[in-house]
Amino acid sequence: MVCTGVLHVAVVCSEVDLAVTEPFSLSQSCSVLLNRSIQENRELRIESRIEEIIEPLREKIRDLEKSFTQKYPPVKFLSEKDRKRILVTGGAGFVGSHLTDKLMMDGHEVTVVDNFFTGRKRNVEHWIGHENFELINHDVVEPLYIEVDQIYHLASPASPPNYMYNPIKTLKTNTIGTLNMLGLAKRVGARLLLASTSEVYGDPEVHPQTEDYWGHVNPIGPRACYDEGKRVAETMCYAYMKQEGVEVRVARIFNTFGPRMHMNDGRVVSNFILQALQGEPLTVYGSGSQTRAFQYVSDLVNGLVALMNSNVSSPVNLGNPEEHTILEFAQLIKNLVGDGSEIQFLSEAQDDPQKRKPDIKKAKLMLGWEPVVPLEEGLNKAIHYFRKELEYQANNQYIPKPKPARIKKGRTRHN
Ligand SMILES: O=C(O)[C@H]1O[C@H](OP(=O)(O)OP(=O)(O)OC[C@H]2O[C@@H](n3ccc(=O)[nH]c3=O)[C@H](O)[C@@H]2O)[C@H](O)[C@@H](O)[C@@H]1O
Repeated sequence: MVCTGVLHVAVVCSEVDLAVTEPFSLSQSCSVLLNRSIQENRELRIESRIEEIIEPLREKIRDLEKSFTQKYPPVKFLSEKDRKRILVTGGAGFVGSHLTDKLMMDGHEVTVVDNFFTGRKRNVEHWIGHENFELINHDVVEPLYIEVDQIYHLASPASPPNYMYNPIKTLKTNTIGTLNMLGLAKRVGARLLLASTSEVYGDPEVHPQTEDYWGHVNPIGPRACYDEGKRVAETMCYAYMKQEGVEVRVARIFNTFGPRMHMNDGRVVSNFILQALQGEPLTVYGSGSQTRAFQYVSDLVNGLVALMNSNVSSPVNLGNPEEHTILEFAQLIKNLVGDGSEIQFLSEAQDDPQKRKPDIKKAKLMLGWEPVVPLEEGLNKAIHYFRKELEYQANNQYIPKPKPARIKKGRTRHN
């Protein structure tokens, strides 16, 4: 081995520029070259070893990249002219995330803004990394500076226990938050759609509720933070439209249900389904004779998009006019889940609207929209979702309990 090395070095030595070796002797030069040669060999071996280790990792990264691009739901291609930059505030929430799905699948660029008070990253995680999608952790109470063509302004807690939990925050979100989004719409020339609510009609004296009814709201009751917050948000929209020429759309959304409602949402559909699935009593507040009409979330999402892209700037009701008492509703869910849960009557919630049902003539006529998902079909989808969620939560050692619509005593957190 040594001999071969020396021979090799000798050959190399004979080719060495004498200027380099001076003033060393030939044997000194050869030993330097021998060391260099050994070092080069070692480096070569290390490099090829590293290559051996890295290649399978590169292979894995290529596979992962492939699986990442395959995991997204199919997205339509839209030309530059048709593709819009769309902001969805509250886009990680129940309705917002379904709306985001539709807009993404239609081929638009969607920016979701959420403060994750009631929204969850899980609701939109299937889009994270997609080139048309962006998720920003931001509270609309702070100004936002981005470039967009359309704004769906959904950000606000929407279930009574949630909005009553922190009424000041609910008011700030619906007032300051809406002002900020209207300011953004004005600056960048975007059209804004406000997610308003049937709660602007309060405990209605007109039935079913038409858009020209002014409502019956208690301005100092426990629901006022939300009802009055949304009423003033509508007022702001029309002030910006008249004074600044901002294009606005106002959707008055009636009771909506479906997958991705929060397990602790506290609204009647999630409460009853969770209770039935866990064999617990279904909690009916009051006598259960109060009525509601429930629409499935995909119907609502189609209505929101139709309204945004219409030329209707006055408020439009979006809801399913099929009306039921809450007691009928409890019985229906009990039957669909197929469990022996009892019905438990609890005290009535304060200022609870006694009847509610949308008049949707305007939406039918001006948007060509009406709900198409039958109640039972929608409920079965929601039941399936909550069943899966319970399994998921059980695997994570956490069984959520439905939250009662009670106001917290004492001071609440103010943001
Ligand atoms: O979707 C709407 O139009 C509005 O309805 C809701 O308000 P509410 O209709 O009172 O919604 P729920 O909390 O689901 O209550 C519906 C009815 O079921 C009753 N309920 C609720 C929960 C429960 O466990 N048991 C029960 O009997 C309530 O007292 C109420 O009469 C929310 O205020 C808003 O998010 C929304 O804008």
